[in-house]
Amino acid sequence: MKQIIIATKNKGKAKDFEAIFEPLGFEVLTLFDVAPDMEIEETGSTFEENAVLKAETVANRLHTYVIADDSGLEIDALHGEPGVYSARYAGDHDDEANMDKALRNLEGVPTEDRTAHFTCCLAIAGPDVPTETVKGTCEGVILTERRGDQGFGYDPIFYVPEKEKTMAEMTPAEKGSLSHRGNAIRKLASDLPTWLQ
Ligand SMILES: O=c1nc[nH]c2c1ncn2[C@H]1C[C@H](O)[C@@H](COP(=O)(O)OP(=O)(O)OP(=O)(O)O)O1
Ligand SMILES: [Mg+2]
Repeated sequence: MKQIIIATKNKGKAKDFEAIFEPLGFEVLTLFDVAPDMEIEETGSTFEENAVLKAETVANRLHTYVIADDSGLEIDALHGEPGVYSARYAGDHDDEANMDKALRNLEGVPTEDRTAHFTCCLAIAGPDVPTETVKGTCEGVILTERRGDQGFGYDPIFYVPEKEKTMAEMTPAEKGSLSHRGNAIRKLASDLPTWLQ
């Protein structure tokens, strides 16, 4: 089976990638499989900078093609917060604390003003090729309480009006069909043959 390396330690993200890549015949490997000791500090100030940093750091170590994903939630009423700091908004990678902080900061904000979007920037790096990036987004509304138990991160409070579901109420395949990550992967797909040998 063809393999694809995602430079991530987020198991929820890895599941999102599997939902899209496995039907295409790829096995998804993560940092847990290929370089479990690696901890990459996200020093960039944009999704793009952090995605490039993660992809190039791992590609340079492994001498092979690698995809990295830097993503986050931007809430309009909070002027784009938590944005690039989504994973460290309240506690470091504490999804529950991060959602609680977003809900607290939105207390009293009416539904029509609770609009938000997810952004996913993917970077592909590899030997002898310039690093490429693509971006995907997904529009939604932040609920006042959690719904659903699938997915990861802010999924339980991110409601997608067209589906009348939060992302945590969708199967991985359904989420992939409309998510920021799915949209970014679909943009990337046209480049697959060139960087996948
Ligand atoms: O589909 C999503 N559904 C819900 N939440 C999401 C999603 N996509 C990103 N997010 C949130 C989770 C985390 O708070 C931050 C990503 O941070 P980000 O640094 O890109 O990922 P991470 O540190 O968890 O894993 P890693 O850097 O090893 O890939 O945005
Ligand atoms: Mg991270």
